[in-house]
Amino acid sequence: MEMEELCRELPKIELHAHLNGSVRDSTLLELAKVLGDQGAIDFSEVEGLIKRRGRSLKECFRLFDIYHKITTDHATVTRITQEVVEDFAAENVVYLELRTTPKQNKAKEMTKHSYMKAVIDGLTAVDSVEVAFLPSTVNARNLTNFLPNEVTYNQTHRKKIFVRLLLSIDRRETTAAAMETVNLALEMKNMGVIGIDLSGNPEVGEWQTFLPALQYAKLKGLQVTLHCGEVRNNREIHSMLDFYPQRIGHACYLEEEHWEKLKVSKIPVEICLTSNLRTERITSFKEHHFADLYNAKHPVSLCTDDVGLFSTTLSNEYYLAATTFGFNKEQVYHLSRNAIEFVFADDEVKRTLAEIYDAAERRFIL
Ligand SMILES: CNc1ncnc2c1ncn2[C@@H]1O[C@H](COP(=O)(O)O)[C@@H](O)[C@H]1O
Ligand SMILES: [Zn+2]
Repeated sequence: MEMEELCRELPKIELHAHLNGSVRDSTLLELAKVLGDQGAIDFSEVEGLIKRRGRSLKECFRLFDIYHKITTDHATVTRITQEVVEDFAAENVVYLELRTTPKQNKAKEMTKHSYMKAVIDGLTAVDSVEVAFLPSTVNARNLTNFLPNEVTYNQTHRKKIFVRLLLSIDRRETTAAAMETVNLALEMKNMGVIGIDLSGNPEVGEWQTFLPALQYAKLKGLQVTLHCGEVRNNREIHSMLDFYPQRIGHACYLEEEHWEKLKVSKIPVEICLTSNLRTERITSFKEHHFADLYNAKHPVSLCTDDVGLFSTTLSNEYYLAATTFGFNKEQVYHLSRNAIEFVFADDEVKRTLAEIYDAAERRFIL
């Protein structure tokens, strides 16, 4: 089996994917066309931005504001969630942690809660694969208030993907808004919400603003992952590592003292190769800090960040790593498998994932 095929066929675990960054371009364009015809947006301008390949970090956040105008109504949130899960499953992602920022929008009668209800509706709407998003301890029959009646968790022979949700705090938010998101996550623990992410434009907001909500999340048993070191900000990086989150994403601009601290802490790092290149955090894959972390046997996991925005796939990220760093099949298999240890789901899910990888081992590396 050639490396490219192996990377596609291999079971994979995705730990860092933003819902709105993972929307298919075709869906965005279709939705933008409808809004353009209604006169709500200038379609040709939006089309130009979506099709253009330049993506500095600043441009990404301008684009997200446009994406949110296009996607933020209940029916569309449901649709994009369904499509994103289907796309990941189609490339053999067997466990997906999908993160999204609960949004309120008075004009659309949307609250953070109803936004999340629309996301859950998207998970239950997936038909091409079986989506397992409830914690092992929860019986789907007890959730009839939330789930459509036709959802049953019977034994089927369809392909299966585990999905867990992380609620993102946007760095533009206030402490109160961040706290609201954490409370919503706690309320939705039985519905597949498993943790909290801190994301958004890294040039915006202060660590101290989010800290109370993040501390509260941790205290209440939610898992926390932080976008850390996407820009140079020594004080914030230091405070984030002191906070000791369960994982961090990116880690591009760490100073020597931070590397030492990180390596001692063994906090797993979500690595987003294409995202970091396209947003000009690095100038070539070869110089990416992934290599140093990997060689130091630090816990790492390859992730996509935003498959739509950066035109990538998780299979492609594995292929890039394999070809850039000269990995053989066994190394690629273990890189993927090792992510089991860093998933936020419970031990029963981890055991099932281990079985999936055991079954795949013969096929991929023998
Ligand atoms: C490129 N690197 C990045 N750095 C920081 N935050 C990012 C990001 N990529 C995405 N997001 C965060 O995810 C949101 C989109 O998905 P949701 O609306 O939540 O589903 C963006 O608005 C931003 O807050
Ligand atoms: Zn991210």
